[in-house]
Amino acid sequence: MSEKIKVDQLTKVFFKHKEQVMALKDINFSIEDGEFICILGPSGCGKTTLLRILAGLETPSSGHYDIQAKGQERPLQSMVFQEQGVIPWMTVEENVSLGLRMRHAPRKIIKERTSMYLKKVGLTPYKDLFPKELSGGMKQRVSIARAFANDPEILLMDEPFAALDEQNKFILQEELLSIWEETKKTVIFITHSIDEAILLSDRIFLMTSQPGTIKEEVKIDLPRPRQMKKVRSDPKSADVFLKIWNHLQTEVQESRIKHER
Ligand SMILES: Nc1ncnc2c1ncn2[C@@H]1O[C@H](COP(=O)(O)OP(=O)(O)OP(=O)(O)O)[C@@H](O)[C@H]1O
Repeated sequence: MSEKIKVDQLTKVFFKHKEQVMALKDINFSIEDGEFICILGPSGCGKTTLLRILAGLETPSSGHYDIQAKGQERPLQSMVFQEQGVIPWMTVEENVSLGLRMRHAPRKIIKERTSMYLKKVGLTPYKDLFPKELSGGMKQRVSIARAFANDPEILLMDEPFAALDEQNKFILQEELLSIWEETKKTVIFITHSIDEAILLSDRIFLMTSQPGTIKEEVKIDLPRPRQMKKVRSDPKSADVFLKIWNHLQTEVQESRIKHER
């Protein structure tokens, strides 16, 4: 495997009402091509800021990052958000093909790739509907299909399932895993759910409360392909769950103490 993302001494300081907020401090990591990484940490520790920097939406205050590109014609990254990722005046099909159309991909490729991903997420019968006619789960399927159809070098996902009910969440998590197994894209996925992180990840990056640093990387050695049922009943995952739970408890408490000072 080759290195896909390298982050070196990344720091981000925001200025808020003349005060400095250090959101990220000395972040360092390396991610291999095709790895699935989840980032877990207390609220406000800088997870979204880190993702926004990697998406090119925010500039680091110091340090740098590098994303290895394989082909010049592919976008560097696609992002999937928690909500509002779909464009209301476009049909499901137009939403999924948006990235490909914007970069003027050949018509045949647009057609093939769009219909392949519509099929993978079970949306072919709904391709002519508009987002307002879809459930929350269906909208997130549209966002995921669009991100993969776009064929980016890396995928950045910011709590994409946080607003869904449990049942829909489980179904979408397994659908995402199945598409990822086929495409082997490099994914960075932010979540607040320990179960979700254990199900999806090759490694989990645990962040500290503000300023956000990466305190530990936890390797998830469970066999793939994974299903929630099997993962939950594996004693190894119970141990990992407790370890991460304890980390988060400590960080949340520390964050409270810092804010009370
Ligand atoms: N544009 C901005 N201007 C000023 N401060 C900001 C800005 N964006 C983020 N911050 C601050 O940086 C810190 C990290 O925010 P960020 O949204 O990255 O955290 P997070 O870990 O994603 O939080 P959550 O889990 O609640 O979504 C917070 O203190 C936030 O208030």
